[in-house]
Amino acid sequence: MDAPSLDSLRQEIDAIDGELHGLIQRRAALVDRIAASKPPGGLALRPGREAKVMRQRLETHQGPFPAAAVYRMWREMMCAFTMMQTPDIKVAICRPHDQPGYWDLARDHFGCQITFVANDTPAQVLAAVRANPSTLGVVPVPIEADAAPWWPLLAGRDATLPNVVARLPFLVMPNARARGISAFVLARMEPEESGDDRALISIESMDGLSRNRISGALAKAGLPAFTSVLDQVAGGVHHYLVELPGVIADSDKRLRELEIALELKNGRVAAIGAYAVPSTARA
Ligand SMILES: C=C(O[C@@H]1C=C(C(=O)O)C=C[C@H]1O)C(=O)O
Repeated sequence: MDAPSLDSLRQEIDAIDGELHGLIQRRAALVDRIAASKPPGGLALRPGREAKVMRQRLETHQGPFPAAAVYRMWREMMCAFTMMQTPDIKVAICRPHDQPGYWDLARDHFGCQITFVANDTPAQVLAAVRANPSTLGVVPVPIEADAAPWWPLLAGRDATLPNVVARLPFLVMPNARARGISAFVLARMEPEESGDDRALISIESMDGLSRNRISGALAKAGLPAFTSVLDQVAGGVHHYLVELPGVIADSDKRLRELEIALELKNGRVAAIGAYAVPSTARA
């Protein structure tokens, strides 16, 4: 049998493109209906749902087409669908001049359409998010060597304070500038479950707390064992960023029990968000 001609193969591609395009338009019509069920004027972003959609695609992906491309295509679509619902959405990025990778990390996640605004410090990003409920923030994941920890600010009670709602990269991409760095996404919304999450708890204490003391107090409060603890001291106050499996709301009674179990004098415990555990798929 003769091999199919170049023309007929391209006709097949044209037919597939027509189907794909039609499916995207059907997806858009459903997004319109979903938008109608959300509070009007609010941020339409649902990071937990997005993580579930992405995991499903990455887990079922097969064949030579790169998983990184599947990821970028779905991220581009989901961001366009979020923008259809929240047209004034923006992203404030902490992108110091010597660290251009955070910009790439954010583009891989938020696609090419959303307006990005570069900032030099996490404090500036936080201010931009607090000033506008449709502005998301992208800040470096804290490390112990940071000179000035910014995340304890999230533990305040002001209604404009955002939560951590996602961690980037969700899929480690092959691009060079973003290699080896991670960021938190900040948004003025409650974090939501994706089925595999890490909750972030901030503990402020006048005295140093050992890992043993923290783990004993977590058990006493009925909370799961921590997966990591970051310890930073600022102005003589100890700040611990504790990660636990799951999503924990600031109103969760176990946090008050944790405060009691830690016997904090003038200290406090607060939930500052949660993120979907990144995929381990190969890009
Ligand atoms: C469509 C929705 O809105 C947004 C877009 C999503 C998508 O395109 O799949 C998923 C979550 C939201 O960020 C939704 O909430 O389901």
